[in-house]
Amino acid sequence: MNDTSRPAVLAHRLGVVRGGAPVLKELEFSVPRGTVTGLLGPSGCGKTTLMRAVVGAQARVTGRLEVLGERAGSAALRHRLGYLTQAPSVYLDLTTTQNLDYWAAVLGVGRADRSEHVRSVLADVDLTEHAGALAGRLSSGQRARVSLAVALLGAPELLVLDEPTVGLDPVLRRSLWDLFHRLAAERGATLLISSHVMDEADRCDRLMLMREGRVLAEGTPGELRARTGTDSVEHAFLHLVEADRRARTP
Ligand SMILES: Nc1ncnc2c1ncn2[C@@H]1O[C@H](COP(=O)(O)OP(=O)(O)OP(=O)(O)O)[C@@H](O)[C@H]1O
Repeated sequence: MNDTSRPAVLAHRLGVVRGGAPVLKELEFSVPRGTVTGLLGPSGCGKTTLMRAVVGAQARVTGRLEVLGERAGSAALRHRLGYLTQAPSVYLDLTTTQNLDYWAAVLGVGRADRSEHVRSVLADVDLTEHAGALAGRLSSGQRARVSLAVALLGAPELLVLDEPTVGLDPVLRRSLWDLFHRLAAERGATLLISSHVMDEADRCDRLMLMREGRVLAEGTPGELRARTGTDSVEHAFLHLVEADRRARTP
């Protein structure tokens, strides 16, 4: 089913238990199609776990989780999702191009189109100059971008990116955020992007603010500022944390 009137991701009472402890607790949220949605919250609040659930890589998920109109984890989603994990997954003894060629073949990109497609995603992540370099000789930021390029292969409808800009310099970070918005505007892709850096919040169309396994609030950066009467998303977050603490204190 590819009903584009449905949100890209829809969660109802989503829960996950890891190591015997609840890590996601009764989450309710939706990610509208064609948006760049930021998943923000402190380290350990459950961002990676939520993303793993969305891409179908997380065990012990309860509740309802719909992705592109399908049940999360269903085989029909395999070619419609791109996932960037925090640890770069590249073969160090292959060149940048060989890594991408390999993954493009796995994804079923036809041989005739493959080299053009690989060239295009390498340009997207600004790695054209390093196309022939062994991945083992790239810097960690360059290697992370090879992984990002892998996630872009096949022009997926939903890109789930776990901290894609961590450790990158400001110029590169800006060019990647520009790329994310281009993918949404020109291809209608939906991007769910995690970060624990609040200064990236204003680059997102929408935000989900998380803390301790729960979604504290969702909305545009402007809505969250207005709702809390604050002048930055960081202050909005602190305000929401305090309001949540008060509401939970008997
Ligand atoms: N393999 C695991 N087994 C048990 N518990 C885990 C495991 N991985 C993570 N957790 C726990 O799940 C919780 C959420 O972790 P998660 O990695 O989703 O957080 P995060 O918000 O992505 O953090 P960060 O920003 O540091 O990547 C943490 O309390 C963590 O200790």
